[in-house]
Amino acid sequence: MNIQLALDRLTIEEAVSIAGEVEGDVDWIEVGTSLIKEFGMDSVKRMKARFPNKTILADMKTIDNAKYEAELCFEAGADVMTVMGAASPATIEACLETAGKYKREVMIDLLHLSDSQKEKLLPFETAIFCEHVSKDEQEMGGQKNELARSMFQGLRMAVAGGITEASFNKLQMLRPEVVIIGSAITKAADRKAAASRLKQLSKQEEVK
Ligand SMILES: O=C(CO)[C@H](O)[C@H](O)COP(=O)(O)O
Repeated sequence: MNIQLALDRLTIEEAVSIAGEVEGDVDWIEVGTSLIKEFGMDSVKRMKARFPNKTILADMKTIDNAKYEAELCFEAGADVMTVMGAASPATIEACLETAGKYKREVMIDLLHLSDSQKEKLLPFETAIFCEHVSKDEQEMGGQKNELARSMFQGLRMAVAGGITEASFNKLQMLRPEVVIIGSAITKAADRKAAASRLKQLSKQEEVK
């Protein structure tokens, strides 16, 4: 299981610095959508330059214009890009095809999809499927990701959205390949200690 550190609502310098504080305890580093929107591909380039051995995910949340956006982020050094599950099949296919050319990967964000919409994504089985509770649902609706089952179990899965040390264990029922954690590390009083505890939890789950 990989821990993905999600870096949002920060400057590039702050994001690089936080990633440096916890790099020993995280596996993947996400350049959050907010960084990409505010600073563009420079945020991805600088993260990859500083952490060349980490898997860098560009949280593009692509919904159209797939080939162009996929090339942008893979040329900038991203190892993984995200596409919205709500996008047309043509968009998702173009992301996967472009990722294949670059030998990189695609994560499909399942944000706010119905079960019937999710079902239509099952054939994209080379992608990583991310069960996600949005920032707005967290901040305005008090929700967080506490999912105990998913139709994507058995495929490559990620989980995201307000995950904390307290909710970590429940999500392990899904056997995710990637657990995405933002605020529980970036806003912790002691980030290194928080990341280290989360890493320990992920190791405990692996031996079960
Ligand atoms: O993709 C995101 C927001 O759309 C975040 O990166 C993701 O939700 C993880 O952050 P947090 O743990 O703070 O919810």
